[in-house]
Amino acid sequence: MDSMISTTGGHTSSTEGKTITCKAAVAWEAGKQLTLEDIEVAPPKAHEVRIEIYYTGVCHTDAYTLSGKDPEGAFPIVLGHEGAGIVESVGEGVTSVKPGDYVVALYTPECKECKFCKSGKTNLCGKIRATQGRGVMPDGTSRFKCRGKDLLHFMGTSTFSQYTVVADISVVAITKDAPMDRTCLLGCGITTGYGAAVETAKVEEGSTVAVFGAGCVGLSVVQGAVQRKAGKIIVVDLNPSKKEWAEKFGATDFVNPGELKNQSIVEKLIEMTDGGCDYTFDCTGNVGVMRAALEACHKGWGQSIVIGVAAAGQEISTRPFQLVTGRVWKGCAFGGIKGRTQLPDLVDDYMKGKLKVDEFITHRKHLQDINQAFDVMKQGDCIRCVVTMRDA
Ligand SMILES: NC(=O)C1=CN([C@@H]2O[C@H](COP(=O)(O)OP(=O)(O)OC[C@H]3O[C@@H](n4cnc5c(N)ncnc54)[C@H](OP(=O)(O)O)[C@@H]3O)[C@@H](O)[C@H]2O)C=CC1
Ligand SMILES: N[C@@H](CCC(=O)N[C@@H](CSC=O)C(=O)NCC(=O)O)C(=O)O
Ligand SMILES: [Zn+2]
Ligand SMILES: [Zn+2]
Repeated sequence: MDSMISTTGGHTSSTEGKTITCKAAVAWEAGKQLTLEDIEVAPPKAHEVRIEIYYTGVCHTDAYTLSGKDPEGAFPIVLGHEGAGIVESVGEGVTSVKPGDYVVALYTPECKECKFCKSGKTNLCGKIRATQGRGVMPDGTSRFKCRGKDLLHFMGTSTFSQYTVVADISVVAITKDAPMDRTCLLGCGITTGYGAAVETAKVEEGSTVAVFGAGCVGLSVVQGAVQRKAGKIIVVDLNPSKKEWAEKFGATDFVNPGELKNQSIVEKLIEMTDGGCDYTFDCTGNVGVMRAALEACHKGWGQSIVIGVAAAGQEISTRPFQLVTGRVWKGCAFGGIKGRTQLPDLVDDYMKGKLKVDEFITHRKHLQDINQAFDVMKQGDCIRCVVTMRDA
């Protein structure tokens, strides 16, 4: 049996091979607040990595699973999937990272060997998706224990713990020069929106783009569309305070559908773009918005990218004629970005000032106040809240 030690932080080899007791925010039940607990984190097994998490973002997908609307959501669980930290120890056979490496956890893993990874058509990796969806490590067991019970893992990352264990294909090393309190956001929101524009849609110079929802994901789509030199970037949001945010990230226009008189948002966008947009993006998770985004696309070639996550039981619909007449409906996870291959370059872009990251951080909290991070996320003035996992 592993010996038990306590730690207050700092990665040292003294913890290698031992169970670590640390603080984590545990979701015991759907719809309830997280509870700060002492949990036991077992050492990494073969092809696993134990990471000391320094910072984590809180994403709407964490709130979605906590709400009980996620068909894959099960409890008790350690949520969180937007984390950066330092490798504490690695299991047998791990060659891609080593103790001391600065890393970002990847909820979209990249094994580079499976049918998906080798297809050249997607960033989805099939290697551990089944166990990840069941909240366990690839061998079918958990590395987390609390009050004598196993806790489930989340999205293969579980970053709401001071230490977590992930598969070696679910982590990427990045430059040590990059501040982890910002790079954590490249673990989901920013990469998702930016990648959706530059990698999935491959927005072209001069094209017309509409982005529904100006949260972290939508503003990141705007950033990607600016990078691809789109001609018109229209942000659509019901919250009037998002106009300023949209402009800050380079949007050319802002439309509040709630302020339209005798005109639907689809009609408005078609009018503004001489027949429809070349690219639209749903960054709300609202299936009605997804339909509007598709129908606001230009006949013959317009593409609509679904990014938002809709609750269990929700379905999208449109007249098939919309597709018969050449509009394309597609979607992506993590923006279509392959984490191990492409994330280090995104971090470098950030370090060179070519990718905005700091600008998304509106709030900061400490682990013991993580429930406040969920509260502020629901307020219109929060783009991203970063949680510090270690005591000051
Ligand atoms: N596919 C993927 O890989 C990923 C998907 N996601 C999903 O993407 C979505 C967006 O995430 P995030 O940016 O963090 O979320 P936010 O809630 O921060 O942003 C969504 C924005 O959409 C606005 N909005 C809500 N309803 C409408 C509407 N009917 N019309 C126009 N705007 C609307 C919201 O306004 P208000 O502030 O007033 O509510 C808010 O400004 C979520 O569903 C999330 O789960 C996130 C990461 C990765
Ligand atoms: N479990 C959910 C699926 C939610 C979902 O679509 N997740 C996205 C990432 S959202 C990040 O914030 C994703 O990666 N999807 C691909 C995947 O393989 O899960 C449900 O069943 O609704
Ligand atoms: Zn997310
Ligand atoms: Zn793979």
